[in-house]
Amino acid sequence: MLQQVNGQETSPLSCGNDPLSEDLQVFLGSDFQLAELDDLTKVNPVTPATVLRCLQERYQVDVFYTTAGCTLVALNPFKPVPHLYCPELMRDYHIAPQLQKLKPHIFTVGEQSYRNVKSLLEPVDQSIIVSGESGAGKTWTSRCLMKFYATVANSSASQETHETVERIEKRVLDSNPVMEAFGNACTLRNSNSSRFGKYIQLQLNRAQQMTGASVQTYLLEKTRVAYQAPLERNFHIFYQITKGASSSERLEWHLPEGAAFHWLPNSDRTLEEDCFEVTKDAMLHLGIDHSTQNNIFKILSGLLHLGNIHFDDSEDESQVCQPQEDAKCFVMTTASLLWIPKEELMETLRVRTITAGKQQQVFRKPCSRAECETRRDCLAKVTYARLFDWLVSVINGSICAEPSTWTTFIGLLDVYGFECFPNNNLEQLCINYANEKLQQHFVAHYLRAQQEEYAAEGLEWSFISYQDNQSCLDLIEGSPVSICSLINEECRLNRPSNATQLQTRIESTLSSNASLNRNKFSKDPNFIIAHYAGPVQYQIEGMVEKNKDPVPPELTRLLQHSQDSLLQKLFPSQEKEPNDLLGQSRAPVVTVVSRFKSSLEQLMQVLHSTTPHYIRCIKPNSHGHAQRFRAKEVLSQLEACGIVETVHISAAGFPIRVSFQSFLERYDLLRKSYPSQPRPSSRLPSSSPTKEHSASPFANLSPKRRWC
Ligand SMILES: Nc1ncnc2c1ncn2[C@@H]1O[C@H](COP(=O)(O)OP(=O)(O)OP(=O)(O)O)[C@@H](O)[C@H]1O
Repeated sequence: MLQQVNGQETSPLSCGNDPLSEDLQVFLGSDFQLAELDDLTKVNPVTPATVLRCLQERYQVDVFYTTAGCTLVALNPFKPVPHLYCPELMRDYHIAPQLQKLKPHIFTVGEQSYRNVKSLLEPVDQSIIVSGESGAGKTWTSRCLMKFYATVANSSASQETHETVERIEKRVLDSNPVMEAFGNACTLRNSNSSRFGKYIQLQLNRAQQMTGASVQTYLLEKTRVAYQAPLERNFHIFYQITKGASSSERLEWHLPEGAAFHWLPNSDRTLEEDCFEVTKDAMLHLGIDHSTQNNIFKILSGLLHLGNIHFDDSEDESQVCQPQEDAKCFVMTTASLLWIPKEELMETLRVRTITAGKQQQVFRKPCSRAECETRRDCLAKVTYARLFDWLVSVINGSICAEPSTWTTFIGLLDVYGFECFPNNNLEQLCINYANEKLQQHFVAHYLRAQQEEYAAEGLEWSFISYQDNQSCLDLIEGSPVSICSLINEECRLNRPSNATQLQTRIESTLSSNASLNRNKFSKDPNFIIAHYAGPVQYQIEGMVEKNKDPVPPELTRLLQHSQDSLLQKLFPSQEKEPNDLLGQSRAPVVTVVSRFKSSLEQLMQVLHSTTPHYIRCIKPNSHGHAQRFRAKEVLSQLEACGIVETVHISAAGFPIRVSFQSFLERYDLLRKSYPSQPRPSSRLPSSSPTKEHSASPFANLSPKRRWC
């Protein structure tokens, strides 16, 4: 049970009635000022309890960043701390002769990556992988790092270049409010939650100035357009247009003040994200002119009206469903805003066409009320998803530099953290799959590679075990059979999906994998995956359908018939119909999972070609309150990202790894004063680990003497 001490909730590991664990007692008995321990590798002994206690003490005195070996732990302050992110501080980090001497900060990671690019050591391109739960501070961190680069990557430029670089940076920074307006929403866990993943590459020229950027997005949660969980909201942009439109815009977009929209819940709640002017200005800077903006907002308003179209049940199966009495005007407005014929809109929503037989005869079948509403939702989802993708491509067109003008990049990865809800389905499977891949990258890059390097160099080292997630990944994506392949196969077979049958197939085919389990007490078909961050139970019902993500061809055709110039771009008339999902083509079935898997593989390839840096964002409490540290919640996040193992390996190993090149440059003067000292063997690789203070023959010299 958590206890409250001076407003702080203390750890269950250290609270009143329980005796303190022995390691914690030893730790607390030492002379350390816990809050001053900038690096968790100095915690002794390294246990979950001691690491947790150290972070807690630091949080209490408003210290939010702590180094953990190769990782930076970032605790969310949940309050403004302007002095921590001011340009002066950015400059201090940028010009610091010895970066590691400054307090841990995201700017340390930012600057180190920047210096790595400058030093041209392979791999020159850098990636900063920002991870953590929803609301932990990933987007905030990425935004701050972009500002950091915008400030420092321009500081040494001449006046003329300065202006050009500034213009580019402004556009790169302006991509944030636009992407957040269209891709973020208020959820139970975060009022500005990114509902998509993104990898942004900041492109640098030979002089390390930012010349442009590019954005890659992953898995937008498009279902949110037509369904918002209780107490959650739709994407911010919908609230921005309904709250911020001028009176003439209201007339044009049919958005009278106070109008009620079914897909706009909780609009009485005003957030700082409801800033229409900021979004419009940013769009303008990105080259989206007023007329195109007007087009976009008209379509969005059309979707809001579409959401108000509800149907009555039909009298019998041969009759089409009629729109409810008060929905008739919404049919008119939707048709006019999307610039499509009203009759065609109604026909498409209410009638399914079936092509069958050798003659490819077309049959018309009236849809049930539920089917009509599914088609309505599908129309909204497909339109919004294409609009979002189009926006991303316009942003890229505006911020991307000519390939000849940049040579290196620093990538910022901000992806949704590990998710485990009472009900988990395909979305969570994809998100947790991405997190497993990133964890594997971390394990391979750091936990395994570092220990293997020690062994290869013959250093005295006893292997520290860590949790390898390969078997879990085999279960999800392995070959020849895996959960993904089995779900995809169900889509390919194009038969009515049966969740119980799929459960049996998963169990019988993959039972040898220790990461697979099932909740035998649940009456719903399910499977459990033992993820590195904990077990997650997935419901199978609905998974295959979600994976197919079918868009009835009539819906696409309807949008292709629109007279609206933007909708014509989003749904070009020459586009092929996705009939492979209908089993009429031999082409491989493109499912949500297969698309996600291939974009993830591309991402991993890029990450593998860069030098990675890790920032683990931690949420001190789930309510977003400042100055509240809930030990149990923090502990589970630390466990989920393997922080203690990382610290363990770093503490036992060589926390500072200096290349021989920079070691020689740094200590060359002293070598001359101590000619008898042995020289490092040139056979050793250039990035061999060096335990700086113990390995250096000059370890005990003060910094001043070291350099004089
Ligand atoms: N360094 C910080 N200083 C002050 N407040 C912060 C900081 N980091 C995060 N916050 C606060 O926490 C909130 C949540 O942060 P953020 O949106 O970055 O989380 P996230 O990890 O990106 O979540 P999601 O996965 O849901 O998108 C922010 O809106 C902000 O109020």
